[in-house]
Amino acid sequence: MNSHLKSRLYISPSSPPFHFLRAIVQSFHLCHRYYAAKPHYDNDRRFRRKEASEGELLHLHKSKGQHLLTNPRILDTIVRKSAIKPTDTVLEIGPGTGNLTLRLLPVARKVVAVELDRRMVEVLHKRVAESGFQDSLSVICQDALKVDFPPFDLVVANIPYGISSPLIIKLVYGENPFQSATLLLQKEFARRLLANPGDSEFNRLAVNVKLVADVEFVMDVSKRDFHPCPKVDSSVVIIRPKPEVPQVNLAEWCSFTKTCFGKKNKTLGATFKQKKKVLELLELSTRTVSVSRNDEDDENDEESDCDEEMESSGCGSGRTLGLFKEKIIGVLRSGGFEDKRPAKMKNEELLELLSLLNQSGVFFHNHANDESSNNVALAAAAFD
Ligand SMILES: C[S@@+](CC[C@H](N)C(=O)[O-])C[C@H]1O[C@@H](n2cnc3c(N)ncnc32)[C@H](O)[C@@H]1O
Repeated sequence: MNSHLKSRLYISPSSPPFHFLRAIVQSFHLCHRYYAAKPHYDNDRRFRRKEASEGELLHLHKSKGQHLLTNPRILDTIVRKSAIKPTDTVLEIGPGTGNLTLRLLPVARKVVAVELDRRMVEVLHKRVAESGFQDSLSVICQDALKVDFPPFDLVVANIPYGISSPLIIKLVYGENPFQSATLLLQKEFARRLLANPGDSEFNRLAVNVKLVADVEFVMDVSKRDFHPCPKVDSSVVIIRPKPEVPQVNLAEWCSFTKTCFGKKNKTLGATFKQKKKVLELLELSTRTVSVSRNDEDDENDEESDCDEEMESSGCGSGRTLGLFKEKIIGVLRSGGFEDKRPAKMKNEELLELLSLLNQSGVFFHNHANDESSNNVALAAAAFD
């Protein structure tokens, strides 16, 4: 090789091209180490395609909320924020093709997945078997709103948005004690759940959930992180049941908040002066008082006593109705509630008002069927 050519090929360690080459080699090593430690980040786009492709074989039903979460970073963050311990049983509602399930299985003792769609369950079983975690998964192929959940420690789920309200009520008012529920929800729905008294989004759902649980915002998730892309953005929240819940009959509470938030910007005075509402409460209250009195009487006479009570109270007669309305307004005035708007009231104030009304014999729920129903059924009925 002639000296001229040699000098063109040889790159001195101090020359700029040498630094350039060394930088390339170093970044290659760094990238290699990073990707080796996090194999599923090997290529976001390629990975998203893989996660989505599991669903591409199936026709995905929008009516069943079948939008698969395909962004590995979001999936990993959800699992990390859920703080799952190796001893925990995780309940996953709507596992779909398993994008989240495959990340839950390595960190939990067990995953119980409740999925409505048999086709999804088949894909889920196949993928989990390939990952070798099949012994840690149990699948219930049923409607999550209809099935009794087995015991669990945590909920982690990208749920179908159409069942958000009843599912959350089922969880927080249910019999299963649990530590937390990390849920991916429609963004607007999550904002309402996170709202506080005085916020424009504050509503009955937030009031009822806040009675028994705290809600924490985790992050927003773009609609582009799903396959197929939905019309709305999403948010992740964590719901944690409160260690102590106020002493209140939950069915009575839910029916009371249904009345108060029927028109949430009306004053309580205006709400409780409506003739139709007063009549409804008079009937419910008469029944409830009758039932509690009859509890002390002979069971055989119960029905006739109740009917007599309704008749003797003249339920619906103008005078009785007027007196009952005065009683309600009297309670509102004496407690300073008449001009308040429920959307600006804290739960403590609402609880105080309910207690004052109940003490005066004003009830919001027909307690006659309480013994045959559980909290969830009673609360769900109040949500209809
Ligand atoms: C939003 S997708 C989530 C899929 C998966 N977790 C993911 O993140 O890719 C919701 C899943 O819930 C299922 N599903 C819909 N309604 C359901 C119900 N009532 N009970 C149980 N699963 C339901 C759907 O079939 C679907 O697989």
